[in-house]
Formats: sequence, C-alpha cells, structure tokens
Amino acid sequence: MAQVSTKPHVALFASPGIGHLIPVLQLGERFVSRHNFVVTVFVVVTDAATAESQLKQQSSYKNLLNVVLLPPVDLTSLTNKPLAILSQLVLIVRQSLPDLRSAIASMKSRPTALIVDLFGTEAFAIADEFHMLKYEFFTTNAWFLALTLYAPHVDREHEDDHILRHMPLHIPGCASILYEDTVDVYTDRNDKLLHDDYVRIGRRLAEADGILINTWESLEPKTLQALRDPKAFGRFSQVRILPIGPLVSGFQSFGSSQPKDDILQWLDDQPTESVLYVSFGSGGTLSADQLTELAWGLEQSQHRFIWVVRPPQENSACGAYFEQAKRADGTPEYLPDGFVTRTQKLGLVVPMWAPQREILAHPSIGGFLSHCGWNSTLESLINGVPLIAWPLYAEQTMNATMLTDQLGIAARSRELMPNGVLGRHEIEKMVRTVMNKEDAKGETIRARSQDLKRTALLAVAEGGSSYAALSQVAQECKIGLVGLKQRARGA
Ligand SMILES: O=c1ccn([C@@H]2O[C@H](COP(=O)(O)OP(=O)(O)O[C@H]3O[C@H](CO)[C@@H](O)[C@H](O)[C@H]3O)[C@@H](O)[C@H]2O)c(=O)[nH]1
Repeated sequence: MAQVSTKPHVALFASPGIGHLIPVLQLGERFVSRHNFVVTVFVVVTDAATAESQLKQQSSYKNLLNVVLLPPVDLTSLTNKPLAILSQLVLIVRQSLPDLRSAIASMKSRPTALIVDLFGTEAFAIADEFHMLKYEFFTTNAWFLALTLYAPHVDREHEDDHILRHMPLHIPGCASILYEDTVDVYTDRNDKLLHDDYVRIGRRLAEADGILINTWESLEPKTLQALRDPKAFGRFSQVRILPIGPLVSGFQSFGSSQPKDDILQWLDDQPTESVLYVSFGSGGTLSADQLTELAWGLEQSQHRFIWVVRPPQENSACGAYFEQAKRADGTPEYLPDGFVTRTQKLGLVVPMWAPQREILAHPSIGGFLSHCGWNSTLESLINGVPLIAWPLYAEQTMNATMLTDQLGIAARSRELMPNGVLGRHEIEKMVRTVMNKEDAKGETIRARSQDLKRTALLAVAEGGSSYAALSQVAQECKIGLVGLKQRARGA
C-alpha cells in the first residue's frame, strides 16, 4: 500500500505558458527545499505534448515536485471569436477547474493550501470547498498588482483625458503611469470582455488569504506601503501583501536549441562583462524591419553579443523557417546579408532558445537587452546585470518604465522611426551606454544594478524580508485553515 506522507502538503496551480510555469515551479522548489513540504503542481495546458516536452528539458524539478498536467483544453472548441490573451487564459483556466476539483477531491493526502497565479483566481472556490487556505502568487511586481487592484475603480469616462491628453493615471499612493505604458486592458477600450475579465481578477484577488509577490520590500517600498494603506486601497488593503522575491530558480534553464556547453564555452573565452545578451523571453518576436535594424545596431556598436533570434512576426508560426532559410554563411534570410560573417568575432546567434539563467550568471555578461518579462528582469537583477529595456506586450512596458524611471537600472529609447521601428542608431546608442565602461550614464546604471543585486540577495537570505514572508506562509500552510481558525478562537 502506498505510504501517505506525513509532511505538510501544498498545491500550486499554473496557467498555460512557460513564463507562468517557471515561477510557479520555482515557488514549489522553495517550499520543498527550504520548508520540507510535499508540493503538487497542477498545470493547465492547451497542448499536452508541448507542455511535456518543455518539462522534459527541465529534469531537475522531477525529484522535488509532483507535477500533474491537467487534461488539455482546446480553445477553438470554446470560442470562435478572436480574444485578447488575458481573456483566452481566463477561459482556458476556467475550463480546467472541474479537472482540478476532481484531482484535489481524490487526493489521499489533501493539500492544506491552494496557491494560484494571476489567471487562476476562480479556483479559490475549490479551495473554499475543501477548507484549504488560498493564496495568490503574483508573478510580477507590486506596481502591476496595484494597477490590477485599482482596475475596478478607474473611471472609464475620464479615460479620454488620459489617452488623448496624455494625463497619467494616478494609482493611489503609487507612482503614476501614462496610459500607453499600462496594459492593453486600458489602451484597447473597445474590448469589453477583456476589461471585465481584468476587473473581475482585480476583485477576486481581495479574497485571497495572502498575495505572494515576486518582489521584495526594499525594491518597491512606496508601492508596498500604499497597498497596505486603507486610505489608498480601501478594503483591498486588508489582504496581506507578502513580497517573497526575487524568486529565481536554482533549476537549470529550460533546454536550448544549441548545446549549452558551446554557448558557455564561448562565453568563457570572452573578457569580463564584455557581452550583451539579447533575448525577448519565451515568446517575443519582432517584425522583419525591426530585426534588420537590431542586427545593424548590434553590428555598428561593435560590442560582443549573444542574440537569441526568432523568425520575424510574419513567420513566427513557422519554427522550421530558421533552419531552412539560411544564406551561405549561415545568416538567416531575414537578417542582413553577411551578418554572421561580419560579426563572427563579435557575436553568437542562437536560434529560438538559450540557457538564459546560466548565461546571465556568467561573468562575461555585461548587459541584457530584454523584453522586460518579470522573470528575465529578476534573473538579470540578481546577477547585477544592467538592462536595455525593450518591452513588447503584457505588462512589460510598465516593467520597463519602472526599470528606467524608478530604479535607474536600464537604458531605453522611445525614439521610433516613422514606420514605428526603433532605428539602428538608437539601438547602437543604447548598447554603447550600457556596455561602454567610459559612458557616464552607463556607469550610474551599472552601479545601481550592483546596489539592487545586494538588496535582492539580502531579501532572500535567511533573516531577510522575503525569506521571513515565505516562512510565514509555510508556517500557516503547516497549520492549515482549520487549525488557524481554532487558534484564532482560542486567542
Ligand atoms: O531563450 C530563452 C528565453 C527565455 N528563457 C526563460 O524563460 C523565462 C521567460 O520569462 P519572462 O522573462 O518573464 O518572459 P515571458 O515568458 O514573456 O513571461 C510572461 O510572464 C511574465 C511573468 O508573469 C510576465 O512578466 C511577462 O510579461 C509575460 O510575457 C525566463 O525564466 C527565462 O530564463 C530561457 O531560458 N531561454
């Protein structure tokens, strides 16, 4: 007969997409390695084969976590309307809830807590049904959480002021933000479903027993203070805000299209802090025109680089395109003729995917041109690597604004050409700022990055604020909802 573990047990619920799965696995890893829990991770998938192959490349989690892929959800069977990504995720996750419920109902050792990511708040009802604690794991930062919690209160009738007259949105107690720097919920005003989905998420977050955020106290003190202040956030300030980051995995990176050793060996041969790493996260792509400008910008800067290249947006569905359409010197057809030959002493072009965490931790890396996905941002930050901010979608423009205007650890240019593309000279300028040791602005950015690295490491070290917050959650999960209620009654 199978032994039922006596260890405490929590369940994590991850919505589709590797950008969501990675931080959820990381959180699971912390519960196991630091707090000696059993962790079950339920993963919502749209395509089991893709999810399995992504997970297969990440073998180290297997001994630690019990990962359960829920039956795949076929979006096309649910709607034939084109939906915003957020609405797609809400719909897909909702469809998986009955499977999550059955899986939890049939567990011999029932978890004491359910921890969901941003799109999983509808699963709180299942946690209630089984008398489990329920936590939100907000995989980005406190500023975006503040925007999300504030969403139900934004007066849509005044939005013209913001959009047409560029008046910033004032989030109570927090830094203000221009509408164009927020998320598509605010900028695409005709999508009522998207707006309603986002507002509903904002409201449901308040039902959590705590919101775990992948940030730390000293990174966003003003925003965290506002989130806890009833004058700023009313009843939402009752929810416990628990910054537990930076949560960056001890796991190896998810695989690579090129042998990892080749890339790391190449890096071993480069001078300290001389290489710019260029990558747009798990799914970011650029237009053909933008790729051309980026290639010229990198080449003209004459700084070393590793560039994770994907086919242009126009061809992004065609993964094999990269392999097939190459010029004689190996330059993909969508990059300028002769690029690989001219830059062979300077750079490495890696198709599709690279072992990012190992790359960013390498001493030869001196900068990261990033789409500012929050995982990439944190991976850069804990290594003290300064950034070039190049946001593409989701909350990335907000992250980029924070990195440049509030934290001062990134260079950014908004000087687009008339065709909406960032030109090669602007790109070259940003690369020189961050990579050129004599550049005064770059010097400030680099020094600031080192400062933040120190605060990040302190926060997660034993005795640090994030360590304490996660320990508190672990303690609550050990006791469980029923035990906590009994304690409260006895107090
Ligand atoms: O070649 C690559 C590309 C990515 N990664 C890893 O993939 C993750 C990418 O995560 P992130 O940087 O957050 O980007 P996205 O995948 O775009 O993340 C989604 O989820 C994030 C967290 O919620 C949001 O901040 C983003 O806006 C959203 O697009 C990171 O751990 C990277 O190390 C690699 O290992 N190799």
